[in-house]
Amino acid sequence: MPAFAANLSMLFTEADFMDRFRLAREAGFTGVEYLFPYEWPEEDLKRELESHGLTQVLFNLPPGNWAAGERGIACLPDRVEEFEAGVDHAIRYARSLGCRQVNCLAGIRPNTLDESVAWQTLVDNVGHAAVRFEDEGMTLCLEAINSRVDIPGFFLDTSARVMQLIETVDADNVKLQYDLYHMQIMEGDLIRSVECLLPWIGHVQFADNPGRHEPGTGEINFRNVFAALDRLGYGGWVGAEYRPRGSTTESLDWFRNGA
Ligand SMILES: O=C(O)[C@H](O)C(=O)CO
Ligand SMILES: [Mg+2]
Repeated sequence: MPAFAANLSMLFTEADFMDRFRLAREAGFTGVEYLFPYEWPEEDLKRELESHGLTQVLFNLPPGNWAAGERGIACLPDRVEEFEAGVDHAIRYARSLGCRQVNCLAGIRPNTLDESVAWQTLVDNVGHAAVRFEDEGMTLCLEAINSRVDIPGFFLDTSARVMQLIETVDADNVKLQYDLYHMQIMEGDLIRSVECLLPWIGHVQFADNPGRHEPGTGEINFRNVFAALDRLGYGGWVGAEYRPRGSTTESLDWFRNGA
């Protein structure tokens, strides 16, 4: 089985955020990821990671005004300064937490923004972040997110689009974040896609579809998909990024018994 990380923004939400690290460790996870670390002091997060022997696997760059519905600012030309400041902020957290990968959310393109301007802004911002991350020995991930259900208008909504960006930026430390849930909605053909894209995949996440719940609640054959990741020699982390249908503990059969 691959190395699984618990996504603490979605799992163990029965408990306060700081208690979720311990719960993840007690459930058997050795890595954690979550949306953003920025509202907590670095020392507090570091203490939880260290005292429970957990690896901080991933978090996202600052996304703009999340509460107001923003989902990243990397494609927005009037937010470049904020994007660059966010890269610096993320690097400070990643250093303290020993986190080697940070995900960049491309954002939602407003209808009034020309597609080619959004694209060039994204290329320039990702290029800038790649250089800054390279100095730190870190990887920048780019996630394709479905625009059919979860984030209508999300600018990077297919693996092909992310691959086009990776080719354009042409930096070794820029990778595809392949979320099986989003890609099942947009593309399907998961195992063949993972096989083709493997050299560029920096991180994998999952949830079943429909519903974005745990394996076994929808249409994805996780036993076969996880076996394929092993067979193909995927050496990265796999983030459990689903909303448990009941309690988190009840949702973990796939982890205890194999998907
Ligand atoms: O929702 C997801 O799949 C993401 O991984 C994320 O971090 C923000 O939307
Ligand atoms: Mg995801």
